[in-house]
Amino acid sequence: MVEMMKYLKPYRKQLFLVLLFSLIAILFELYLPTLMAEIVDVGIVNSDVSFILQTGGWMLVCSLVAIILMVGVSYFASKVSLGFGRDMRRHLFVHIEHFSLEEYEKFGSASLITRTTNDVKVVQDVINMMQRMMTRAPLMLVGGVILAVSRDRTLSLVFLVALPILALVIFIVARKAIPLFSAMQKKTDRLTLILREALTGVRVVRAFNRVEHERTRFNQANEDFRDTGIKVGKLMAFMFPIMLIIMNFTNIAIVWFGAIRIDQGEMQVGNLLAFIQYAAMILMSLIMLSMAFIMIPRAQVSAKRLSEVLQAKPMITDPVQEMLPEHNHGRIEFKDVTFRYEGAEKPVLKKISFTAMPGETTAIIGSTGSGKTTVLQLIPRFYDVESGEILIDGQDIKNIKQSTLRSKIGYVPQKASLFSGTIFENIAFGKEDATEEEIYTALKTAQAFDFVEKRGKGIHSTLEQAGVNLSGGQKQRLSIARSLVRKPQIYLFDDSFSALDYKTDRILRDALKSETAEATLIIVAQRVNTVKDAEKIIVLNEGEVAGIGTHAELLENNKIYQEIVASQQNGEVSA
Ligand SMILES: Nc1ncnc2c1ncn2[C@@H]1O[C@H](COP(=O)(O)OP(=O)(O)OP(=O)(O)O)[C@@H](O)[C@H]1O
Repeated sequence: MVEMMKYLKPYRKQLFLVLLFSLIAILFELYLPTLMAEIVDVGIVNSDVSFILQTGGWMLVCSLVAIILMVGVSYFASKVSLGFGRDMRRHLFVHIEHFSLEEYEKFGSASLITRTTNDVKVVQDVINMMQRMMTRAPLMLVGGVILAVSRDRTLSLVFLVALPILALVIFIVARKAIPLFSAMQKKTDRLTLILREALTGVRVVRAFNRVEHERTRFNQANEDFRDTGIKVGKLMAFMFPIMLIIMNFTNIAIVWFGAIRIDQGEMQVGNLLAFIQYAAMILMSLIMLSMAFIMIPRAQVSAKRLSEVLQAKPMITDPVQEMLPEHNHGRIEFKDVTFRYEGAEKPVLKKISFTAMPGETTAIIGSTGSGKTTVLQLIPRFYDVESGEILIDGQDIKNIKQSTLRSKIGYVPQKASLFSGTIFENIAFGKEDATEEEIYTALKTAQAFDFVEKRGKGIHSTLEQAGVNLSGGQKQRLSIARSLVRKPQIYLFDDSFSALDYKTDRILRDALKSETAEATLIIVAQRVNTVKDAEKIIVLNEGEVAGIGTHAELLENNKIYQEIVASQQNGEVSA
């Protein structure tokens, strides 16, 4: 939580005003019982109506000033806490954007969403409450104690019994509540995760008639969350009556012993009334502090979750001194590259070496799970190699800034990922200042022009969230157009033609050839038809290179390639 305080720095002015207003308001509030005591002990005892009216008037003024100041406190406290929430969400978002895929996978997107929304809200609410209570309560406590003791030292001994009991109750409740708050945040994560999976996988859930199953899974998580919430609620429900009982017994004791002292002539009635009010203030301030002490651990759990994200250092960083390649052709070389995913026992790629030349198509083929996607993902440094090197035009990619490196690459992922907005905006994602002309050229090469034109507003038609109003093949073609528009030196196609029919696949690859004549193309594919015209085909098998050559060469001397061809041989593939 202390770490969160540094994010309050921009709000120093408002925080000072909260403190100042609280202090002045408390002074006025603390003065009220004294005025009331005077009304009783002086005004009523002497039947002095004008004194009563005058002092009553002052009481009214004091109350009004205190109210106005407290409104000011609420206003500035809200400004600070809401501002903190906004800043924190922004910090998190910017920081998360710099994460490498390993950090994303470590936290999980559901948890990152909960942290950026729910956890920030918890801390934000506590900051709001702390400003109102944590400034008000200690001032009220100290002021109340000083004034109560100055009214009657002997009667103040009552507090020596009441306060330790109150402290004990707060301690017991806090000890039980803190682990529950921590559990609640974890359960919020789980709820978000299940909800996200059920919503994004809605088609699969329906197709497999698993609606009931998903409902049960969600209900369990939901009920689990509710049960923990009820446990917290029970604790709170237990705490408040106990506190009220302690308050009331304290009042009874004060009235009891106060009456005895009045009887003995050691105290005046007005003094006792003022004392009762100061006692109420002391106990109220303690309750406020206890609330804060119970809420703070909850916020601490959330604050810890936020710091975990903020302190997570991206594994992939830019070099201190960028070293650019001497040439700018886009030649890619893998030298003995070994790679293993975080926490995995075995490496998924073992001593991979190959070169992809500019002006050529290098295809990677292999069974599922052989590591094809992983090879592609190493080139834009989504992950870093464990050993070996990846060179672009002779320069290790670790020596090139990530932004420079990625600006050379047009990446088309396995699963087309589009954004809500127009088709134009989606394609221009690849090149911010793309003209309509460039967009049309890219769409034509990607064989997407016809279906885009058929949509009501052409390139200005809107795509729904993640492109749900498109077919798989249409999404793939837009995704290809997005990479084409930036005219990069290197194209990485990760099984990007899999959703296309053979004819479109063929036409698209022909169009690509003339459009990307100078570029380095690396194509991952499952179909032999897609790769057979490539200048170089790399056969991957269980993370190792099982052969490199042209279609004809491999067909002649590579057993694994022969098996792949044989498994797909139904008249479509020919040597
Ligand atoms: N993010 C990840 N974390 C841990 N292991 C992973 C991750 N992604 C892939 N793997 C593992 O690495 C291996 C290679 O996966 P990869 O996706 O590169 O294979 P692929 O050849 O592209 O498969 P496919 O043709 O099915 O797409 C697989 O065994 C997979 O389980």
